[in-house]
Amino acid sequence: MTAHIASLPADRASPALDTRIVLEVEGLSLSLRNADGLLPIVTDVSFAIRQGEAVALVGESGCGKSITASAIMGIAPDNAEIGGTITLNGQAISGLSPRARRKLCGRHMGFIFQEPMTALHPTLSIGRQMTDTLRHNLGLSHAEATSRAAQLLDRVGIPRARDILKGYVHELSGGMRQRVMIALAISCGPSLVIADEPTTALDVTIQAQVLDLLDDMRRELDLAMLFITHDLEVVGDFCDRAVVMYAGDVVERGLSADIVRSPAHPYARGLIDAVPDHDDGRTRLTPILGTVPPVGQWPPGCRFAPRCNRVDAQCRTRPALELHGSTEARCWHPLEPSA
Ligand SMILES: Nc1ncnc2c1ncn2[C@@H]1O[C@H](COP(=O)(O)OP(=O)(O)OP(=O)(O)O)[C@@H](O)[C@H]1O
Repeated sequence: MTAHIASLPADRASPALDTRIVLEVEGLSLSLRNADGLLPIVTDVSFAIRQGEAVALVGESGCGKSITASAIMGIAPDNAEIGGTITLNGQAISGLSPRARRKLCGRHMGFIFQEPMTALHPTLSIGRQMTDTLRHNLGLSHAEATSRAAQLLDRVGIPRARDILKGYVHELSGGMRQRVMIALAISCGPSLVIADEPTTALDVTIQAQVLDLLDDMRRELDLAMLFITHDLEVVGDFCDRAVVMYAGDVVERGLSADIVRSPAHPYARGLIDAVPDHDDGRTRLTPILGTVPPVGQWPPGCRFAPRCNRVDAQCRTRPALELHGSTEARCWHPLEPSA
């Protein structure tokens, strides 16, 4: 997990394409209704995640990663209007009633959020939160749920599991809290885990441990994992495939190894150049100039055009997501594949 993006592990380059699709997102759009009408937040997002595969949703802050995840999880804001289809294990979940959706997602999806202090209940013991989840979703008895909760804490590397079950989230360190979140996320045997910036709030050394644990869980339990991040280094080290988002749009999609080594979209190139490269002695990063346009102020055509050094008149028209080299990119002037 500590490998730099320039030295990707070989097995990251070849995710099994014969395994079944767990999550399929097809033409997802999300707009928020306000007093002035509908405000588009994400448009035409499509990707799939297979069993045992980690897919990164990557982009700068405000690109629409979290709200895309919230639409998948069924927790989008009340004023959201959502289009497209979301399919989990072959069942279209986007059309289900909120109750049916909650039941299905509680059993088959696990969630890990950036800040466990807000995701976990402050005044319920850790044991109570875990056993409630297990009893509600799996119908276990109190004794069975307690025993399973202790096994899960043990499995995610929490010592003295039985004592910790009696404690509260504020008594734990940041890394331990995130381990509890991981134990909860895998507790009901989900097929999909969604991790939204799970290490952003942690110290660097603890980040690596938590990423290693997530990677172990994914392999051991054959989980499909959606990993939301703004960090291309994490994408290269941890994920089989990547979906790069910019201003609510998918701008590049493909194998992480291919995108990190030879991106086709200038935005993906910019994200990579913004990572300091210690291997070749380039410790200074090159930031992408400008900022992501706020929702409601996207330019017509290519949304990255105002920040792009390859821009010309053609970029006033919206490009399609098309195959360029080994990845798909939404760009009129994609970068040449590097040797
Ligand atoms: N409830 C909401 N009401 C209005 N705008 C919203 C709401 N939720 C998200 N947005 C806007 O939608 C856009 C996408 O937000 P989102 O949180 O999905 O971005 P992100 O890529 O996950 O960023 P970050 O990494 O900072 O979480 C942002 O411009 C955000 O301000």
